[in-house]
Amino acid sequence: MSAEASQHAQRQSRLRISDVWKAYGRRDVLRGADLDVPRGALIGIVGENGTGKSTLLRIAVGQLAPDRGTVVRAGTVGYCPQRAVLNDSFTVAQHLRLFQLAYRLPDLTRAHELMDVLACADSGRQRAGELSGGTRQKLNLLLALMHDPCLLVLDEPYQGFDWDTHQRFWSLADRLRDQGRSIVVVSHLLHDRHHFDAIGHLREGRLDMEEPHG
Ligand SMILES: Nc1ncnc2c1ncn2[C@@H]1O[C@H](COP(=O)(O)OP(=O)(O)OP(=O)(O)O)[C@@H](O)[C@H]1O
Repeated sequence: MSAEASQHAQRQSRLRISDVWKAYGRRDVLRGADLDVPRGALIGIVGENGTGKSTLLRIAVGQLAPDRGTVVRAGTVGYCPQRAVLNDSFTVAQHLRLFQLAYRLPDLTRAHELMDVLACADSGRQRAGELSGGTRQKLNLLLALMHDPCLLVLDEPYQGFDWDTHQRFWSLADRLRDQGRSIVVVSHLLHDRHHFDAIGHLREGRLDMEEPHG
């Protein structure tokens, strides 16, 4: 690729991970992983348990530092971690208010729209510690999306969702991608493969990019 073409590609990219390495003690988890997430792309990350998918995503959003390599992000980021970070004694509404302040949002219009999309509009007064597993996960996802980020980094975002909510999630993801957002999703579900523009298979610390129908 020429220098000009390379610069153009970088401008179009919302997330670029280059030659990232990460070890925990003596255990090498990532060994030269590369990932490019262009604007308006929905990218899946798959791989066996313990291959380093969550580690890669935590590095992607800046929560964890790589031992080597570079991560370049453009625009606002929404990160949905694999395990929800919620305060069990706060209600759903209090979580929304807290994140509204953190994101400096003028109002909660979008959060309420997302509650409708994810079918959790009735849960506002419930404490997080009393939520069902699926509703807890809906709140986890909602908190990652309520500021309408450009780059969505979602680690198994639909764990515990019923089928209807699962389908609603994909309609939402497809719509956001069509609006130009860039989305990375860790998925274990084979039947979701057709939603992705490309799939990164994490093996031996590196990502092999595959066609979704390959
Ligand atoms: N903070 C940590 N300290 C030590 N080892 C860790 C730490 N976090 C993860 N690991 C190890 O690194 C490896 C990769 O973990 P990671 O959670 O990234 O994998 P994963 O592909 O997301 O797994 P899963 O599919 O089960 O969610 C695992 O062997 C895990 O035990």
